[in-house]
Amino acid sequence: MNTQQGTRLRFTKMHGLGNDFVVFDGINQTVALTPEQCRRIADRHFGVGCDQILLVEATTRDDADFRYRIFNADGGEVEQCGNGARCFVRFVHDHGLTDKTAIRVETAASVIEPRLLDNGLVRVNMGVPRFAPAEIPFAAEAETLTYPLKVGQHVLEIAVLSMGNPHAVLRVNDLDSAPVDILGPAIESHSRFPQRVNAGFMQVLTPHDIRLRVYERGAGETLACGTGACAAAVAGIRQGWLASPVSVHARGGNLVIEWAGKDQPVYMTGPAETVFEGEIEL
Ligand SMILES: N[C@@H](CCC[C@H](N)C(=O)O)C(=O)O
Repeated sequence: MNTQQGTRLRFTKMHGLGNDFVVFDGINQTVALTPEQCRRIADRHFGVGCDQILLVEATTRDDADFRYRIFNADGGEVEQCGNGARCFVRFVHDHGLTDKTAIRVETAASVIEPRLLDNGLVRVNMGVPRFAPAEIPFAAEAETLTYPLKVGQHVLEIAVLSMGNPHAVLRVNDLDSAPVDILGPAIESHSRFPQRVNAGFMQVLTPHDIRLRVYERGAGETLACGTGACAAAVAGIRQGWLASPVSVHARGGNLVIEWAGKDQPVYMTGPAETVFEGEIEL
């Protein structure tokens, strides 16, 4: 990747439920970021500060309108981002890159379909969840509903799935006392997840309501995680604890997740907000 030291780039600061993003228009300006530059932009003291950087690009696919790339705060490029998908559609619409309200977006994982609703929220077809261990990827001999995962002295019963990116979901009785800051990093970097994993902790309130905290791969605990919300709802529905639609209460706010079951796509509905515009010198 070319570095762009000394160049100034326009950006937009956005968030979805407090999961925050620095978004670059890579169509009207040349953006080629190194992992080190991503880390500096994401730094909350020396940069703009964000959980992820989103890069809007043209697509070469006939079946998509745009491509978007996602970089975690640690500089690693990843496949999917739910809150980012909602901010993405708000960005391309507000910046006049399209007048469509329903668009198809190529990500590193798949083509997703965000749609701006009349009430200001965004609904996204996030695609079909995958459960085969090799597709996550996760080291297991066969596919099962949950897996015992040894973490230190504990054996945790986790569900694992891919929403384009990898997720482990653990049910807890009380989210406030769950040791997310200890178990989160241990699960994220567990040797059975060769590409690391996003670790979700869910407390079931009713069959249609959960509380969720997610320790994100490459970003630490965020105020909300869109793909994490999809993964938790799907894991809960598969295990018979939840029924669609599921309201997911994260620290930063609420998302609604719908899933009709096996081989069906997951739909996520929630807000996307612009905070400010700026320029950064790399
Ligand atoms: N915040 C995101 C997920 C971003 C990527 C994730 N940290 C990963 O490494 O897969 C979301 O809203 O889904």
